[in-house]
Amino acid sequence: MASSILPFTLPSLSSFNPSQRPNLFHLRSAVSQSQNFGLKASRLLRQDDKCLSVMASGNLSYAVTQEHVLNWVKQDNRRMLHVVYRVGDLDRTIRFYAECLGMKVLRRRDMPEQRYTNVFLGYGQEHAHFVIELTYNYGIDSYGIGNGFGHFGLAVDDVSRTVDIVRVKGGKITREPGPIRGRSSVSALIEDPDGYTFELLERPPSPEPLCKVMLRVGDLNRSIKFYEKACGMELLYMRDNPESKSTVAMMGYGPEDKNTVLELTYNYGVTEYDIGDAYAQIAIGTNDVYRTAEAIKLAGGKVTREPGPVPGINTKITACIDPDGWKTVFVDNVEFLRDCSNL
Ligand SMILES: C[C@@H](O)C(=O)SC[C@H](NC(=O)CC[C@H](N)C(=O)O)C(=O)NCC(=O)O
Ligand SMILES: [Zn+2]
Repeated sequence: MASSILPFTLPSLSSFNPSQRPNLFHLRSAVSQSQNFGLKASRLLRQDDKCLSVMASGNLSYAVTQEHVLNWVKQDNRRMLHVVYRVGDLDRTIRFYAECLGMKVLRRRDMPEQRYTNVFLGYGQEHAHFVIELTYNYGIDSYGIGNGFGHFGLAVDDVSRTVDIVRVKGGKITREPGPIRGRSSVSALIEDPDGYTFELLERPPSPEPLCKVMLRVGDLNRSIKFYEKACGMELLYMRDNPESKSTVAMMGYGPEDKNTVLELTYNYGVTEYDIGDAYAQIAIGTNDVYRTAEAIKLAGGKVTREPGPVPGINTKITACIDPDGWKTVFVDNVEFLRDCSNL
């Protein structure tokens, strides 16, 4: 049976009549008020029928807080900035990406005190394009990729030609070029020197050749809710693939023909994965890391790094993990632009 696009069936974020809302108050005072009541706001928000249950308990202010936070997240200036992962030999990876995949080095950041180096690579400048941020930790030459990480999607104009180059350069081809299930377009899978998979997708020239990050998750609806509510992403579409016994949800901050997207894959019956220690995170721009962290907590998400400057860089970030343990970092938009223009 061919794959099919599923309708959106998730519950709406708010289920009470907006005309009943009292005046909105500032998010931070709302959060501290929720703490004064001796209740964890995040606990309340984990329920699908949260607003109604909050109203039933007579605590309308919680519902207003949640509404206010979710509205702010939706209006925030968000974009997927880069994907971060660890490699054992920077020069080896840079050479492979440049020679086989045509990427350019955009920026390098040496952090001797913190004992790591970052190299940014991609197809366009960082202020406007999604790029790769490689991390090399001094003295560590290999990592475990696990079985939860899927692949990075890369749009190329000729998959077979790219595969030939990868082969000539000694790269590994894990799926030869061929049509994608039920469609006419061609794809292939290759592995980089550290074992990260790239899915090559034959597409006309695209504004974002680095077009997706695919991660496996144990409960698709739970993950969709997390990325919608805690991260403010949109569910672009879902597709069920009965032949491969899997369903994917495409999520992001805009349509996939113009924006890099997060592809979440659920394999029927598989509820847990080893997420390894090689893949690190996706970084997302925000206008306010403090509000972002508050919003994540109010949505029931787990903040793993409280908002504040990164040691040695001074750019403000905050970080959270999703229900499967995948990390997302939010980066202050203004400071990010300063970093990537001060090469
Ligand atoms: C500003 C933001 O976009 C960054 O990239 S900060 C860089 C920082 N990277 C590291 O700390 C790499 C070394 C570390 N030992 C590792 O292997 O990950 C980073 O991404 N920080 C995010 C965080 O949550 O600390
Ligand atoms: Zn980063």
